[in-house]
Amino acid sequence: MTISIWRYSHLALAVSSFLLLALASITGIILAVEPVLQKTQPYRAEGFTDVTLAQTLPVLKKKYSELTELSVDHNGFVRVQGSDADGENVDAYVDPRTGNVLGAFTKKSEFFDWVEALHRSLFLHEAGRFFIGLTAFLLLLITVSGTALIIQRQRGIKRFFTRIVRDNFAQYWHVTLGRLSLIPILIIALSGTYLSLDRFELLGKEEKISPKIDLDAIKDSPKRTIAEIPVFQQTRLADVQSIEFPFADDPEEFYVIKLRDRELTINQVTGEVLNETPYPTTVLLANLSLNLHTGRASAVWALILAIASGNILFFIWSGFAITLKRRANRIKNKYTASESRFVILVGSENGSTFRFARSVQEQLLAQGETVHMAELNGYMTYPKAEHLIVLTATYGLGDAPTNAARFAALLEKHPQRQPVRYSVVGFGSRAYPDFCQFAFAVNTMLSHQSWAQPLVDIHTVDDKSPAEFSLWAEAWSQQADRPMLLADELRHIPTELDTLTVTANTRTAQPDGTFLVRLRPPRRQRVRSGDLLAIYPANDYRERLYSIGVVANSGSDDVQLSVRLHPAGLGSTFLHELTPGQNIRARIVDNAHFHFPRKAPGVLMIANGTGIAPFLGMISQNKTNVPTHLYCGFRHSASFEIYREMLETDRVANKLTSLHVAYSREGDKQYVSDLLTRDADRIASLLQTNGVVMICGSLAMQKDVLTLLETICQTKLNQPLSHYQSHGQVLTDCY
Ligand SMILES: Cc1cc2nc3c(=O)[nH]c(=O)nc-3n(C[C@H](O)[C@H](O)[C@H](O)COP(=O)(O)O)c2cc1C
Repeated sequence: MTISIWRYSHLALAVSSFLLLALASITGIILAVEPVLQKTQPYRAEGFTDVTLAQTLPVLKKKYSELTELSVDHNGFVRVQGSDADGENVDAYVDPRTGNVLGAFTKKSEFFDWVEALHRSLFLHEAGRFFIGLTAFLLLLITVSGTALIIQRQRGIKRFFTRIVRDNFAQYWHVTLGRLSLIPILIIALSGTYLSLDRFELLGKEEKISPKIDLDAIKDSPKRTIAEIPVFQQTRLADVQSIEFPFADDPEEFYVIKLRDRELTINQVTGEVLNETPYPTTVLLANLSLNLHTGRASAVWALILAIASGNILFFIWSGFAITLKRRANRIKNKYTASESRFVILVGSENGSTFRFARSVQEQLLAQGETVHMAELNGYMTYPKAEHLIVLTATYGLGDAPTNAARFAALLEKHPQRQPVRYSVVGFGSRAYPDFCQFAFAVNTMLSHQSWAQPLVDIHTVDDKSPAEFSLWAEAWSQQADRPMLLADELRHIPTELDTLTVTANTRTAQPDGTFLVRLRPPRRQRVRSGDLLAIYPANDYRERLYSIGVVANSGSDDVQLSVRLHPAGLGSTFLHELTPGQNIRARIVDNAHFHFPRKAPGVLMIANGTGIAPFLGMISQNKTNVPTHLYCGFRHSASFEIYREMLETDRVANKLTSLHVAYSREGDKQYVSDLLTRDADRIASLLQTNGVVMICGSLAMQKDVLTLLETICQTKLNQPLSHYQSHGQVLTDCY
């Protein structure tokens, strides 16, 4: 609940300010260049910070016949206005120790003036200043709500800087850069807001400093030279903003010295301090805000401000990208859970089951019914529900998809108070031994609830088959006595596919029929080893997923699949027939949980058969030589031949630290788990030192390996395996 309040505030604030924020950021970046350019000018004299007024003023007085004003800017450039020994007007930067001119005073360039006016007021005077001030304040609120979101996401302030789980590019960098630029952006927003409040005098009216001096009490003795005046001896030029010189030698004409924190009036004859007025806090804060907001006092800070402003532009883009992605995947409901007669619950890992659920929802809505759709993990009490329709996939070894894992517990916790008729449709694949097992489990659980009455028997859908789904639709429609047709879109392949070009296909007749296919994705497509390639071999609804290894090929990154040819296999026969130059339409599925870890002291990869595919890519891209060990199992040594050369090259290049291969039908007849048992100590010490274990291959192998890892963790590390799984140290992608 709270997360959505922060998220909505963050989004609402961003939406309401993004145009002005983008404009302020772009102009801010340009303006940050100015102080950096200024600092490169040769007008700052050496040893400037050590010079006192008692040292510099006599020199300047001697060099110039008349001095009206001296000022020191934020770059430490000393500017003198007056006339020289020949009576010529002078307005120049000088060396305070010698009085020599270092260069003529130059005004700020017209371009920067123009950008500054746009940045401050949009050329709209007071109205523009108000909007810019408001934008700074909104940026402050965006920063606060963003910080709250990061704290919630990381589960606590203490974990603020811990590793970020990577979902996708926009989300990952939004949070990572958000954390890094938090302080500079907070300072930009705070100082900008302060300057606006000050400008509109909302913090109190600024009193003009007018020193009160008793002219009758002014003394003309004892006479002191400038060098003898104590206040001049104690004041460093670096602390001065400006000095107004007396017009004449009369003791009633004074020096007016503006320091960084106060103003002094000084008797020019005696050196007595006639008045000292500290600036009000508002003026000091306004000055500090200006320094912080513009970076005028430090080139390094100006550069940080420019980078932070660039980050704001990135946040605008990535924030919208995240929102659009979230909305695309979002379940859209017209009716709430508590007011709906029909409730549809979905269990899905890769999203295809949602397409079926949406078509059911749309038809019921079109019939004027109140319908609510949710994930199985969102199960609760539905006070008005009469029908419950569950559509769920099965994963792992007959397990629940991630968004359904908590359903069993929730079902016990929230019994319905009125009778509800239910129907379960299982989505699965007959290629797995536990076909639709989770759907059967859900059906059994429901049958044990006193309030639940079956409407139609459980139906299963193999491989997203529209024909099998329509069998359920017909049965349900008869029992519920209302129409339920199969939506047309379920018969076709998804839109938005990419075109990939085949660059190589080994098609070698290995004894086990394994071959390697390489495809070149479009340039703009971001793909990483461990992602999945979804192909549609029969140009219909049937989808086949393959693990991707990304390998370099003549300057480009190719997608490499390792495939085993099944004589009647839809996907493998299709891929086997591909020839270089041919194009195919496919979808790259971001499989973020199975990417090579960003920061790990070591990685241990475990594969059998074609499960080696993503690891081939990860190893070949291990440019920083993270210690990486590969354990893989095959039936025959011949099956390993197509990978041998690639892995040997990687080993020589130090991308692969060690290679261990087991053959189950030859020699010692070993399985990969035998090699792991032998190297149990290495696995234990890897896990103990935050290393990562990655497993890819058959589910049967995964089951064996996880059992073995559980024993290693319990006996050698005194921790359950789940401890390392929950810390992202054991990653699996098996099929
Ligand atoms: C890694 C993996 C494991 C799977 N395990 C099973 C399984 O044990 N039993 C089954 O019937 N289907 C299994 N399937 C097939 C999916 O349940 C099926 O493709 C489903 O339509 C996917 O739906 P979704 O896209 O909504 O997640 C598995 C699929 C994958 C990729």
